[in-house]
Amino acid sequence: MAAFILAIDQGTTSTRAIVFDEDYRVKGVGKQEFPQHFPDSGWVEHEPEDIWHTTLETMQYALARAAVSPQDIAAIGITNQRETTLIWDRDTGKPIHRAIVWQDRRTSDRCATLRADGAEDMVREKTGLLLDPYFSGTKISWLLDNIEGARAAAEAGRLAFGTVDTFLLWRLTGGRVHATDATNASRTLVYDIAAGDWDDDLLRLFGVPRAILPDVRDSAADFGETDPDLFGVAIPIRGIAGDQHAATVGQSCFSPGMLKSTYGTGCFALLNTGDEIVRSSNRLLSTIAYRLDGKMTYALEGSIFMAGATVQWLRDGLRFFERSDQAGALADHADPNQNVYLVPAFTGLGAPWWDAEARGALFGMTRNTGPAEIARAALEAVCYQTHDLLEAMRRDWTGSSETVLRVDGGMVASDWTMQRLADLLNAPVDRPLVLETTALGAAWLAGHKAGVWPDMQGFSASWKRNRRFLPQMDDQTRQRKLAGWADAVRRTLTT
Ligand SMILES: Nc1ncnc2c1ncn2[C@@H]1O[C@H](COP(=O)(O)OP(=O)(O)O)[C@@H](O)[C@H]1O
Ligand SMILES: O=P(O)(O)OC[C@H](O)CO
Repeated sequence: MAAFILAIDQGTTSTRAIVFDEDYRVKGVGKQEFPQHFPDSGWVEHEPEDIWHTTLETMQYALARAAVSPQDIAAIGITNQRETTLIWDRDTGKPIHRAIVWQDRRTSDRCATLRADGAEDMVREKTGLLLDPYFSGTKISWLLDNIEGARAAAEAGRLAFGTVDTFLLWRLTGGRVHATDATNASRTLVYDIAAGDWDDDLLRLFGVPRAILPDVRDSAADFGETDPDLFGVAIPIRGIAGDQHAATVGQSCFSPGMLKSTYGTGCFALLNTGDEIVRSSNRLLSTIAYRLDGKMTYALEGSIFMAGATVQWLRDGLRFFERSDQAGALADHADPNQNVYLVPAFTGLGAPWWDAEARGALFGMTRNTGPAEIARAALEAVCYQTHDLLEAMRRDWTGSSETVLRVDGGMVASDWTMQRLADLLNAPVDRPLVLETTALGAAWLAGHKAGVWPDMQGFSASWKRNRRFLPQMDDQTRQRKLAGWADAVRRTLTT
């Protein structure tokens, strides 16, 4: 009987496919990293064919590892790096350009012009987002304005736009389905999160023709079937959600006040705010947590651009160690008397600062400063930034909230970082047993829709903790460190 679920997790630095059994156990994993392209300062691109072939290969690998045949997959769930923008030809399926990645800052001048023209209030009101190059809106117009003939072809209905989920869905269904889910749509800057529809004023503002947009569905919905030529059978695709939204689901943050923070390339904290769109006074984002049975659940989001990516920089740029899992041990050797701070604004600063022009800075170095102190500063920066996000959330959210933070993502494998996080937040941090929470969330959306997995309550009951990190730092040290961080950020900001 077909009882396995396959989740595709197409992330910023790697593509993963995971086969889960009926009891949410991981039966097989395929993972492939792929190249990042930096064609200009602040530009970040992905080759669409890398996204596609790593997806197919990791799916095949995961099936082989699980010893499961494609006909035993009841449904596929897709989760993806968000905002990353692709446009392709509907006839050939060929992208008109590389994917412009969420970290890409090329449209920062365009955003500044729109802000100067007074467009931000309308954008905030309708989308819950800010006028920042992070989101898809200005990336779409950049592609239409910079690729010869693209705008005319788009207006004539010959081109299709999609975030990564939509591109993969198009390819997996053999070009039959052009759709996305509400969470991915909510990151485009052209989707009204209250009305639950693409918005004509926003489309006009960003110069996006309606003809290129996908159909928007629930996060657990019928997204068609895979082309039988790919796996020999047509496999139903029944779930789609942006990766941070899928992690919220995978962490069972289904009640208002529940909070998760995911540490992958970047770090993203989402607080479930139920059916209420909470408008932040602290420059957090309002977003759609998930849409099920036509009903929207919203979230407040804090987005940090560099988390695990800072560890990669220590590894590949500074060559401090060979493997990411050596970062914690190096940081542990740092001299406790040195107060070194790294503000990792390599691609600007995200929430709550939103300074696209800021660049990374190190403060407090002496002649004794070495790799250990810099590694500690890098890992602590992720913790300080989480602290800033949660403080902003506390100010925005008046409802009751959990005092425990649920964490996931590649970086939470670091015990050192999780302990420091609990210390600097002065709150417990829970690491779940299944660290592939993002994939699990996408799998639940698909598995539930396919009737194989239980409802929310049943799924929540299965959430298990691997370890709770309790704060151990004394108050005076914590306050001194937080003040030093606040000072370092102040000196880095450009506005
Ligand atoms: N033990 C570890 N300590 C610190 N960072 C780690 C560790 N293991 C992985 N990472 C970091 O986590 C990131 C990978 O997390 P992942 O969730 O796979 O990211 P993404 O989905 O964004 O590609 C990498 O940037 C890596 O440097
Ligand atoms: O690839 P990740 O896991 O760092 O996630 C990227 C985010 O979705 C960008 O908004």
